[in-house]
Amino acid sequence: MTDAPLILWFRRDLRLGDQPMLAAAAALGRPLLPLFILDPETEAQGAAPKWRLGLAVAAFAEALEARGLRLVLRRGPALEVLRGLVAETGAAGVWWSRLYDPPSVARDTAVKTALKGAGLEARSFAGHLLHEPWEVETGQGGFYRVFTPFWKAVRDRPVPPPAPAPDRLRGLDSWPMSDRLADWRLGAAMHRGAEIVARYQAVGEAAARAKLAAFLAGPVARYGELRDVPAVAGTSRLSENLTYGEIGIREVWHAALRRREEGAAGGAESFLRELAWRNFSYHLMHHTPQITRSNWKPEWDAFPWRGDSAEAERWRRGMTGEPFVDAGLREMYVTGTMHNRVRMVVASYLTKHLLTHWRLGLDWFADCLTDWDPAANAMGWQWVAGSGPDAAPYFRVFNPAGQAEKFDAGGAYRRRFLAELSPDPGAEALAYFDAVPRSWALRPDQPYPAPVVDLAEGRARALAAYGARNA
Ligand SMILES: Cc1cc2nc3c(=O)[nH]c(=O)nc-3n(C[C@H](O)[C@H](O)[C@H](O)COP(=O)(O)OP(=O)(O)OC[C@H]3O[C@@H](n4cnc5c(N)ncnc54)[C@H](O)[C@@H]3O)c2cc1C
Repeated sequence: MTDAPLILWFRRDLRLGDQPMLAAAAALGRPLLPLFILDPETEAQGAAPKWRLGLAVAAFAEALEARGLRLVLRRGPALEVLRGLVAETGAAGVWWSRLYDPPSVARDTAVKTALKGAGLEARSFAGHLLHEPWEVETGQGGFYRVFTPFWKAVRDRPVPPPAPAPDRLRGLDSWPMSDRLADWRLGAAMHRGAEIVARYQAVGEAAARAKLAAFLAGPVARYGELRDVPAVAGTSRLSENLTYGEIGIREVWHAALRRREEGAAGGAESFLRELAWRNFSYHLMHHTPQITRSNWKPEWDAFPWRGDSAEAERWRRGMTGEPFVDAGLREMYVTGTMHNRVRMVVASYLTKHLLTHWRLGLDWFADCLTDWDPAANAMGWQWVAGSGPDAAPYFRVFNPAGQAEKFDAGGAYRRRFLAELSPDPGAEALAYFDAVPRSWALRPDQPYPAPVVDLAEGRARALAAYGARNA
C-alpha cells in the first residue's frame, strides 16, 4: 500500500463533518494535501458569490489548521495546478466531491481523463446532494420533469447518514508553497458593498450548524405558515452555507427528519420538501444542462423577450417604483440574499411586467447573491418565467401589490428596505445607499420613483405577447 500523499481538491464542500470524501481519505491513514484552486471557472463567478467564497475558504483553512493540516491555495487552470502539485509532492492521486453544473462537469471530466491517463488515482465522491441526480428515476427509467412525483420518489428514500468529522487527519511533513488568500482579491468587484453584506453572513461549519440547530429548535414548527412572510425570520437561511458546502445536506436532512419524528410534524415536513426542491434543481440540471442558459422549453425561443433596457436597469437598482419589488432587490444588495417569496415576485415582474428575458435576471442574481447556486437559480428563473419544467403558467402573473398585501400586510418588510417610504428610515433601509456604486448617484432623501409601468398595463402587455406566441 502506497504512503504517497493524496490531494484532496476542495470546491463546494468546505467542511469536515458529513464529508464522504474526507471520511474515506482519513480512513486510509495516508498523508493528505488539502487544496483549493482558483481556476478560470471559479474566477468567472459573480461579485458577491466570489467574495463570499473567500470567506468560506478562509474559515475552512482555519478549521483544517486546528487539525494540523493546511489548505494549500493555488491559482490557474485546474489540471495544470494538479499536475504541478503531483510533480512537487509525489502525490499518487486526486480526490474531489462531485459538482454538476456544465462548466464544472466539463472541467472535471477532462481532469479525470488526464490524471488517469498519467497513471494517477482520480476519484470523485458524492456529498453535495441527497441523491445523485441519476439515482432517482421514474418507473420508465427516465428523469422527473415535475416536482410532485419527484418528491414522492425521494420523500422516504434512504439518505446515507452523515459521517462525523474524522478524529485523526494526517498531513504532510513538509507543505508545498501556497498563495495568500488576500492576494486573490476575491472581493475586488464588491466595491463598497462588502462591508455591509458582511454583517449578514454566518460563515463556516460551526456557524452553519448553530443556525440549523436554532432553526430546528424554534421556527421550524411554524415553517409551513411563516416561510412566505418576508418580514419574519421564519426560514433556515442555510442556503449560503449549503452552496459552499459549509454544512452537509445529509446532516440537514437527518436533523430535520428527527425533528419531524419528535413532533414538529407539519413544519419539518415542509422543510424536507424544500430540501428536495434543491435536489430537484440538480436533477434537472444534470439531465438537461441547457437549463442554465437556454429556454428549457424550446418553444419559448420565439417569445419576444426584451433585452437590456432603461426599465431593466431600474429593476436592477431597486428603483422600479413598485415597493415590494424594490424592497426585494435592495434586500439582496444589502444582505446578499432575498426572501424566496420576494424572489418569485421580482422575477415575475422582470419577465412579465417588463417582458425582459429571464437570463438578464438570472445574471443579476448570479452577481449579487451570496447564496448563488447554479441549479436553484436557473430552475427558479425558468419556473417563474414560464419557460422551465413544471413552470408556473405564463398567464399567472404575480401582482406585486397584491402579493405585498397578502404577505407583507403591515408593510414591515417594505419599510425595512425602502428609506423613501419612512420619515425615519432604519439602518438597513439607509445601508442600501451606502452599498450601491457611487456612480448610481442614489440618495435616500430623493423622492421615491413613480412606477416604471402601470401594473394593469404591464400585465395586459405580457398576456398579449403570450397570446401572440400561441396564435
Ligand atoms: C428566481 C429564483 C432564484 C433563486 N436562486 C437561488 C439561488 O441562487 N440559490 C439558492 O440557494 N436558492 C435559490 N432560490 C431558491 C430559494 O429562494 C432559496 O433557496 C431560499 O430563499 C433560501 O432561503 P433559506 O435558506 O432560508 O431557505 P429555507 O426555506 O430554509 O429552505 C431550506 C433550503 O432548501 C433549499 N430550497 C428552498 N427553496 C428552494 C427552491 N425554491 N429551489 C431550490 N432549493 C430550495 C435551499 O437550499 C434552502 O437553503 C431561487 C428562487 C427563485 C424563485
